[in-house]
Amino acid sequence: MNKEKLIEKAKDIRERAYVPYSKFPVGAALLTKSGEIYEGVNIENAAYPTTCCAERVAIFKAVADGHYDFETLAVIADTDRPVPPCGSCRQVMSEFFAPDTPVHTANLSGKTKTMTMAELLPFSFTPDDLSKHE
Ligand SMILES: O=c1ccn([C@H]2C[C@H](O)[C@@H](CO)O2)c(=O)[nH]1
Ligand SMILES: [Zn+2]
Repeated sequence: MNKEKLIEKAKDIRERAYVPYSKFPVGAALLTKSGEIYEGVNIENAAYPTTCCAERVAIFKAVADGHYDFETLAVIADTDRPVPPCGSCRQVMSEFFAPDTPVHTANLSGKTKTMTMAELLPFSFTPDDLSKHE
């Protein structure tokens, strides 16, 4: 599964976003180390902060199915620049993604930007930081 195909998956699933409030659909596609693809869309709520982003929906679906190791994630929205994942999603990604895991961001005009997990969230709080309290 190359970068373009994963972005295409994210673009297709984006149609399923539940976005009655923002009208801002986002799609994500996550490739597991074992080759499965998990797709996610943003799911909003009348209680706005309860909304979950497309990236986290994809990751949570995969984790609930027993996948913890990931190759890469692609995310797409109708933005001027490739859509930057929000801070909450970066933190959730950092729980599961190795620092060198590539994250492909894209927009509908075909612009893409690939960043590693470490570039997206440097000096992140990790499970290792809890180890002193075990
Ligand atoms: O990377 C992003 C940025 C935003 N959103 C969602 C959250 C909300 O539903 C809407 C507007 O912020 O877009 C995502 O799903 N992923
Ligand atoms: Zn987010």
